[in-house]
Amino acid sequence: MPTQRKQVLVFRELPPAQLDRIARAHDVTVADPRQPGQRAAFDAALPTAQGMIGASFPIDEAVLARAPQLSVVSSISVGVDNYALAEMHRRGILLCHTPGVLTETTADTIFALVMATSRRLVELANLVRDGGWTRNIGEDLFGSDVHGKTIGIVGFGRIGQAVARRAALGFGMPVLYHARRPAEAPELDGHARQASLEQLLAESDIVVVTLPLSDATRGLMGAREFGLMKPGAIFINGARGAIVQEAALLDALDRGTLKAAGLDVFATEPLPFDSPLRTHPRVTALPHIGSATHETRQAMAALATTSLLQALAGERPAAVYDTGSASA
Ligand SMILES: NC(=O)c1ccc[n+]([C@@H]2O[C@H](COP(=O)([O-])OP(=O)(O)OC[C@H]3O[C@@H](n4cnc5c(N)ncnc54)[C@H](O)[C@@H]3O)[C@@H](O)[C@H]2O)c1
Ligand SMILES: O=C(O)[C@H](O)CO
Repeated sequence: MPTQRKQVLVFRELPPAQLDRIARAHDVTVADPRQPGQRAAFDAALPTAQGMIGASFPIDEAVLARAPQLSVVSSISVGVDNYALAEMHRRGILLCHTPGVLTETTADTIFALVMATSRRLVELANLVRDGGWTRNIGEDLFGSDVHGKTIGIVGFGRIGQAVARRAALGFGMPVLYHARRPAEAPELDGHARQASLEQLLAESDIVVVTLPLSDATRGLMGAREFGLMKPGAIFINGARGAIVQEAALLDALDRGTLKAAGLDVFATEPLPFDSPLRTHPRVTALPHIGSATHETRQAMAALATTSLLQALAGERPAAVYDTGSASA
């Protein structure tokens, strides 16, 4: 029996094939509140919305309060820090997300940052582009090896372990990881060792953050943590900007404690034009592209759409986030 048509608010652009799947079964409003001309339509759709799908906009308590009919929100992201989790749990609103389909792509991006910072790829490619390659480069422009270096991974879930596989199995790097419990990752046996955060920071040549943003991780990397890192170490953030105290990161770079930082994410996005991180000579900054390939963004949209349709049909979606847990 076909399900009754419901009201769906799409708050971020969806590929046409996914939008069609939703529109065949339900009444759809497309309104991205980040676009100035669409905010009013978004606000107008909230009172009747039964399902929502989108990303990159905070669905906070104020938004939820204006959506009394809402039963499911499907996020086109694995991170759920944009959602008022406790309020969704209280109201029994399902939260779906996109774990797994973006793991390998995001790990590729993070490993690209490891390579780019260690071997100074962006800086030296720009030197060539700017006509500065007029003689053989000297030691002042040498990078540092990646293979064989110790990598410390803070947060050892899907993406953290995918980074570890690249590092250990591809580049012969010993892996330290900080996690709340020992990882079940047989392919990394003999390659990866659990460590306290302090031990990991003190012993790693390259530190990579792959934690979710939560109350427990907000601002986790501050002056104390950067101060514990090896002089000349490299710091990579492929998770969420707010896990890092950016002033402390800049200070560690300027003092020379850190050799370089590779950042895909920032406390404020897009990165403000006047942020010192934008132009710092030893920062490689990317515009939050962890999962941004054609294949992966299609897969994320398809999974989020499937979950939304399953939830609206009264089925249990495959990728539901447990809003009752404090964090991932
Ligand atoms: N840069 C990007 O474009 C991009 C892409 C995908 C995901 N992300 C971010 O990466 C995060 C991780 O994604 P995932 O799929 O690997 O999630 P995941 O849930 O598989 O892994 C997160 C791990 O961190 C652990 N963790 C949580 N809080 C912790 C704490 N306080 N101390 C130690 N460990 C803790 C969890 O137990 C889990 O093992 C997402 O939440 C998202 O914010 C960023
Ligand atoms: O959490 C995620 O899925 C990525 O950051 C993309 O938004």
